[in-house]
Amino acid sequence: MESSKEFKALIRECHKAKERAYCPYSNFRVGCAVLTEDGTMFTGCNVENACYGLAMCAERNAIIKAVTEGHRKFQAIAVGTDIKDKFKGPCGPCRQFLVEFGECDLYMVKPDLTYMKFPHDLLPMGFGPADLLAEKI
Ligand SMILES: O=c1ccn([C@H]2C[C@H](O)[C@@H](CO)O2)c(=O)[nH]1
Repeated sequence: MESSKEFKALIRECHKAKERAYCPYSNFRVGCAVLTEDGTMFTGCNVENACYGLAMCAERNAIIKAVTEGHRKFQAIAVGTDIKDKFKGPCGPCRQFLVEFGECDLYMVKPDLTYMKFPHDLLPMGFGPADLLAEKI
């Protein structure tokens, strides 16, 4: 996967998406690129608002675009910030969003375009679709 043309494009597109972040309040740019099962790519950036609580993360914007266009299965997702080394990964709500669409490879992209793979257990003991199907009283 990591040596494929598609993967290289994923890293590049994630970086480019970060350039489009609208974050005048936090000045914290985030970009995301999602590679779907069939090789289609979607990107997202964070979009903030004067009403601060309305800020929407890059990851959720990218996933919402993919799902809206009919893609629910992902091969890989890349998330990039301007942090040099210590970006610990997506925020809680974005982890919940990612869990909804199943396991896929997640990469953190540094400003110099180097990347690292994220551990698979994004949301230990997380609530997911299966919980809604569990036997109830
Ligand atoms: O995983 C994350 C964490 C934060 N942000 C955005 C939200 C806000 O615009 C800014 C600062 O929290 O970064 C993301 O896009 N993704």
